[in-house]
Amino acid sequence: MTQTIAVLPGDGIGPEIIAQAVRVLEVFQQKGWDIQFQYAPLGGAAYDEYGVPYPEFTQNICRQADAVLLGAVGGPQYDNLDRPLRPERGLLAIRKDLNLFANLRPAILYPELANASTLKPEVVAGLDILIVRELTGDIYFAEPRGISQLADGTREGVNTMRYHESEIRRIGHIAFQAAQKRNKKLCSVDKANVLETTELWKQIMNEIAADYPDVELSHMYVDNAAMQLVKAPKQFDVMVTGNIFGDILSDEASMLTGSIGMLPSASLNETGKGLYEPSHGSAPDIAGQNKANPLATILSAAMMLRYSFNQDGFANAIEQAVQSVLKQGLRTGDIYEDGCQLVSCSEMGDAVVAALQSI
Ligand SMILES: NC(=O)c1ccc[n+]([C@@H]2O[C@H](COP(=O)([O-])OP(=O)(O)OC[C@H]3O[C@@H](n4cnc5c(N)ncnc54)[C@H](O)[C@@H]3O)[C@@H](O)[C@H]2O)c1
Ligand SMILES: CC(C)[C@H](C(=O)O)[C@@H](O)C(=O)O
Ligand SMILES: [Mg+2]
Repeated sequence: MTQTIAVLPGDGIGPEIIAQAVRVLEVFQQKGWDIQFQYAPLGGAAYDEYGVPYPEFTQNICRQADAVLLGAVGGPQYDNLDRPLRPERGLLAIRKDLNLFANLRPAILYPELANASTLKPEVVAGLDILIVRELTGDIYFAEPRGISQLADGTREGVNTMRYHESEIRRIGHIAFQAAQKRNKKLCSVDKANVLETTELWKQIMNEIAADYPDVELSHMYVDNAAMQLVKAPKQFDVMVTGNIFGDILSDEASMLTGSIGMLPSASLNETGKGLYEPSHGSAPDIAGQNKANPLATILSAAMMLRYSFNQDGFANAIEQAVQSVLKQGLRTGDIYEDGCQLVSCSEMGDAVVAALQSI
């Protein structure tokens, strides 16, 4: 039976990087994988076409698809819209709609990029961290939220940090199971010294630990974790944390791998359905210039093959192809170093496709 991938290019560099990831997936289609692509707008592109950032058209396509591939959303031209109409709300809405509570962000250093990392090569050599970020709760979603006018004429902004224990428990199990398949070390990141939501987080992680005696659980405050990530990142195997802390720590971790343009992600629900997107944004500063690094999106497509389609062989082939183009010395601007060949977004796509065809 034909399987379907919903493709949401989004805004800014989104269409440029998505085009390269789709070309990579088409290599498997040409080899006989029965897959079709259905395009739909999300974010600013959807607002332009439908007046809302997650229109029904897109909802229907994404709900029916076997997996969703997303570029990025947002851009300065949308920053003055009413908040519910902004592109980023479209992203939050699709995550909630598809119940994508488990966000996996692997920060892996390709040895070829050791000098592109912001840390010394000896501190990052062999780096392989998995950040498990809770994605449908926390201060991102809880009510009340808003900016209100007070009786004295001044304004107040409100967001609410809230976690129900069931939300913590389900992401905790995902993280422990991921750690079981890796090096059996899980660090839960919280701010339990100040925030009650994360005190509960810590309690639940300790409770779940009893089900995973083979995994060593540790706890770390988020401020220390941010520091430890740039001091000695290889102490971490799997990190599990809430929505807002995970957002920030994953951007930080990306630089250890050379660039935010290298960090893929998978956002999963309980059925294995997933949305796959690079961790970075729409990069308005380089949009439309064919300069963006498409590798995070291509590696997100590899995660899609692994998690939504059980095609580990295809996924491994993409990762090998990425490594081979890096070995050839090809670099987009964000990972460029002396002695390498500067390539555009589409040239990087060409090279990955060519490498894949020869595997
Ligand atoms: N998942 C998403 O769709 C997502 C994620 C983050 C930010 N955003 C949105 O994107 C817009 C821009 O946000 P921002 O500037 O804070 O973050 P950003 O990640 O878009 O860009 C930050 C910096 O990283 C660079 N960069 C990002 N991706 C790159 C790539 N693939 N190749 C080379 N360089 C890359 C950009 O040029 C910029 O200098 C905002 O509207 C924001 O809300 C969307
Ligand atoms: C654009 C924004 C809503 C989003 C987030 O904060 O989750 C982004 O930063 C990300 O990391 O995917
Ligand atoms: Mg982010």
